[in-house]
Amino acid sequence: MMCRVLVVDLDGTLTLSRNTYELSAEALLALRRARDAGLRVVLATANGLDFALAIARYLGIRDVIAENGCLVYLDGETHELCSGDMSRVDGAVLATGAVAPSPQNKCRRFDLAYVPLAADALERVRSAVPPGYVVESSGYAIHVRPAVVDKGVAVAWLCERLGVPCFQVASVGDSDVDVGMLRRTWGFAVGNATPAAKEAARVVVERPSGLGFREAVDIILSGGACTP
Ligand SMILES: O=C(O)COP(=O)(O)O
Ligand SMILES: [Mg+2]
Repeated sequence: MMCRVLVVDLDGTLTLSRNTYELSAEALLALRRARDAGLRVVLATANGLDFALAIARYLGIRDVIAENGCLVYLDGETHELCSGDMSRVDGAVLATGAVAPSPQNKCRRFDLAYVPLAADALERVRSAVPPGYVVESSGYAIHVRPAVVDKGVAVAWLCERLGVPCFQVASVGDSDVDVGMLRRTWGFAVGNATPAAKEAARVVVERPSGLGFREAVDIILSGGACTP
């Protein structure tokens, strides 16, 4: 086995499918096998940090990338990779009337999440947001954040801190917000991932969401990933 770090998305990757929050039992068992085999597992999610830390605790994961890379929790310390005040952007997004704020926004810092209220919500938010910000859908929410960071930038930052080259990192994801990390690592897209995630990944597995994550872990543990 060549991979040393496994970065895993949450919603749509550890869940039963891309339209539920229910965790997949197969994915949880695969996660444990990966950790027991000595891989350092990192949760990388669009969710807020407090929420992600709570989930990570019950998944047995210590290191967390939250807010699509804007916040990284490593060895008990929180690192901010984004900066600036999002209130003006938040006001412009809400003024479109195309979305409602996620309940998590009151405890989010730089990546704000919104629930779409209209079929064209993504386009309307994109046209309302000033340059320098990126608007992406995770399939669970619309996210707006400073354009300088994504999950891939955060993974690269983490690898630097851990002293692990990115080619020894595997990642598994399902949506457009995972494209950056899938590109920078030995990326796996689950079988029901978005076209952009599949295009960015090195491997697209057959099975969907949690079963697809298990498939990726089996490939990693059999030495079929992170090879030079
Ligand atoms: O919070 C979301 O919108 C989805 O989160 P994810 O990055 O774990 O898929
Ligand atoms: Mg996801």
